Amino acid sequence: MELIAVDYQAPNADKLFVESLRTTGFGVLKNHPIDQQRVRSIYQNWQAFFNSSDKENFAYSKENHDGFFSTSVSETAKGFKKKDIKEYYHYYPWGRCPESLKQEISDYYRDTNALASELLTWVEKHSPAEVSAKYSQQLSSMVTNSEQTLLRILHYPPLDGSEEPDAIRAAAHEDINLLTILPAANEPGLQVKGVADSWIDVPCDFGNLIVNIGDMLQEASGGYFPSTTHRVINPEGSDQTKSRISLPLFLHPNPEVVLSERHTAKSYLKERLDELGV
Ligand SMILES: O=C(O)CCC(=O)C(=O)O
Ligand SMILES: [Fe+2]
Repeated sequence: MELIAVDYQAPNADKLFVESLRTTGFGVLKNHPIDQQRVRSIYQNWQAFFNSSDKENFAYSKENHDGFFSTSVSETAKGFKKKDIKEYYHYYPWGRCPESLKQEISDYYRDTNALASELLTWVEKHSPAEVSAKYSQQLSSMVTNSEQTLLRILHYPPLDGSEEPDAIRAAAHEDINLLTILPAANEPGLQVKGVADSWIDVPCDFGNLIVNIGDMLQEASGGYFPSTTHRVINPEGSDQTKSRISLPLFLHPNPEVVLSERHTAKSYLKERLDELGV
């Protein structure tokens, strides 16, 4: 398995990109419209937020799942016992956000959602007829004005040796949502599972945009688009002293959207969150 960055401006970008999603669950875009200066600035500004005690004023709300999740409450991946070594902030346009960070992150949220809708039209265009027939409505319309789409600002702190043995930054997991849009992080570590238990580094050149299939699109496409397992490994040597920031946008349909005969988006999300214990 190989992941190649597709040039968003190329005439056949849609076809190449969807082929990559189909065969690997991942697609990498370069030359795309997401403002990289803004991404860089978000990484810097949120690093400062995670370094400050202000984050404690935004402790996550159990009811709405917005706000700051400290390392002590962060996720344990399905099937694992150790918590991931990470803290994060859940941003929703309707949720809480530190005032000084709001404009930039909401602009980013808006632009990335617009691109994500376009990518869903690419997926739809290149779905075979028998797969399209399973979609209960146009894929891009599933997320129109969705209040569920979540932007997670993730901070993986430097390692200081006090971590639990076997704990890693993000244990192997699949994403729950339709598509995930992830700008290359400021440090490497993201890997995708290939055949025969091999792990492949996701090309992490700054400026690349990584897109992956989540379980909801796998469900809606009857398994045609695979939700591929991925993880974030710990840095080694002198890189252990470095933080890592990443910024996945998890594209979630409106709750009443029918994904399959078994599930609406709402029932599916509930089942998965219960499993995660969050
Ligand atoms: O930090 C990353 O690069 C990926 C994070 C991730 O896979 C997730 O939060 O679901
Ligand atoms: Fe993920």
